[in-house]
Amino acid sequence: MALSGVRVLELAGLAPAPLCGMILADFGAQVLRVDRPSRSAAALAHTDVQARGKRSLALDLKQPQGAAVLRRLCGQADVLIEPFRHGVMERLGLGPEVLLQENPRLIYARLTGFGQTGKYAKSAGHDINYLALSGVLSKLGRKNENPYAPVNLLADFGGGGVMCALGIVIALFERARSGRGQVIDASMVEGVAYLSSFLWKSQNLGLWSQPRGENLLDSGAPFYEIYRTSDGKFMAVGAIEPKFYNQLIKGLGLNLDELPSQMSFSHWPEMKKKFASVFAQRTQAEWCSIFDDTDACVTPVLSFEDAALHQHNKERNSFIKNDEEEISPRPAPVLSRTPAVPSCKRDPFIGEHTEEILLEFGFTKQEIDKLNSDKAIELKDLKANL
Ligand SMILES: C[C@H](CCC[C@@H](C)[C@H]1CC[C@H]2[C@@H]3[C@H](O)C[C@@H]4C[C@H](O)CC[C@]4(C)[C@H]3C[C@H](O)[C@]12C)C(=O)SCCNC(=O)CCNC(=O)[C@H](O)C(C)(C)COP(=O)(O)OP(=O)(O)OC[C@H]1O[C@@H](n2cnc3c(N)ncnc32)[C@H](O)[C@@H]1OP(=O)(O)O
Repeated sequence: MALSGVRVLELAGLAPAPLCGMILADFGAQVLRVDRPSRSAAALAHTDVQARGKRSLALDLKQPQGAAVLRRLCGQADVLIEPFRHGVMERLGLGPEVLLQENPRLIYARLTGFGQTGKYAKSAGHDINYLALSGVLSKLGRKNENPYAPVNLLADFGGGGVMCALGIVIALFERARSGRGQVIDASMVEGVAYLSSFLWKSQNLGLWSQPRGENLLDSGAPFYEIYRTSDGKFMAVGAIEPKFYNQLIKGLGLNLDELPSQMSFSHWPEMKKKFASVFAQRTQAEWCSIFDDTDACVTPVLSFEDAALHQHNKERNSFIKNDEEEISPRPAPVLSRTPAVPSCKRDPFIGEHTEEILLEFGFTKQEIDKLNSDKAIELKDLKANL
């Protein structure tokens, strides 16, 4: 796989860093998640659902011995992903100046909401806050409604986890030339703002001249909208270009000559009502049979269950099943020679691999026993807990 041989230490975090680590693991990196010891059976009930292909090491970084273990691991690692607010790693004596001095090849990825500097660098926040500060949230939502945050997809995952993974891969690529690591300041505010470059850079095209929810791509246009079908399901319509719009009109059984022109803004609300009443007359399956195999850009809005079963997605194996029959999306994109090979195994329990990882990194059995008796690490006896 493309990233095989790359050793990644991922300090356990909430949502973006786990995705970042999972992407690297899917594409072949050896990802070791550093968890906080919990000293209870509840540790087995982990909440990281993006742990595919990772192993877990439970290490108390608040103890000097625990922090020293991480320093030693970083000495042999390629990448460290840390998901804490600015200042946390420094307080632990694990800031980039320390770790990069010990291993100048280390790529030290800092995945935060607000970045390492600036007024909010030390503030708590979540996806919705980062999205808001990036300016993007102000663009999302329907006419006359408050802005709408579309789950925590945009900042946490698009601007956070994915952007950080991209930064790491770029830094690895550069390191192959220079031999040197570097610090990645991956702020989700900036990541999601960057992701929205099209929105920023198209401001003067007239695409966004109307208030929120009244523009071409933000649910203002009748031909870029979601419509309810007679069985309570939905169809997504994205017929922007006139040649595709014509096919939409034909499929709806309407006559182009009797309608206002596609780009007549003032007619859009009325046209939406017309389209809505037509879509409401047939079931989703009926609309699919009309629009499948056309270029009308009309597709069903599928539930997760239906998405996994849809013919197109099945033909491409777009969803996979692990050993526990859990279905999830296949890693994307698909590389022709070195595609991702996602692990089929269940996610690791916290501390499940503490001992084997430490042994791999050259710790002796005696050192491990001492760390364990000092409670700087946690060794999980699975048999005792299951
Ligand atoms: C919208 C999303 C978040 C969605 C996540 C939800 C899905 C989950 C959130 C809560 C979960 C529920 C909850 O846990 C309760 C149940 C638990 C049960 O087991 C399962 C069900 C639950 C209901 C559970 C269900 C779900 O999992 C949840 C609902 C996001 O936006 S995520 C993005 C968040 N932002 C960032 O990641 C940006 C960077 N990070 C930060 O800004 C902060 O970390 C953050 C997120 C604001 C949290 O701040 P916090 O004060 O908690 O942490 P930090 O300031 O970063 O400091 C970390 C401290 O921890 C110490 N530490 C870390 N590792 C170790 C270690 N190995 N050993 C020892 N100590 C460690 C570190 O030293 C820091 O200590 P200090 O503060 O003393 O310096």
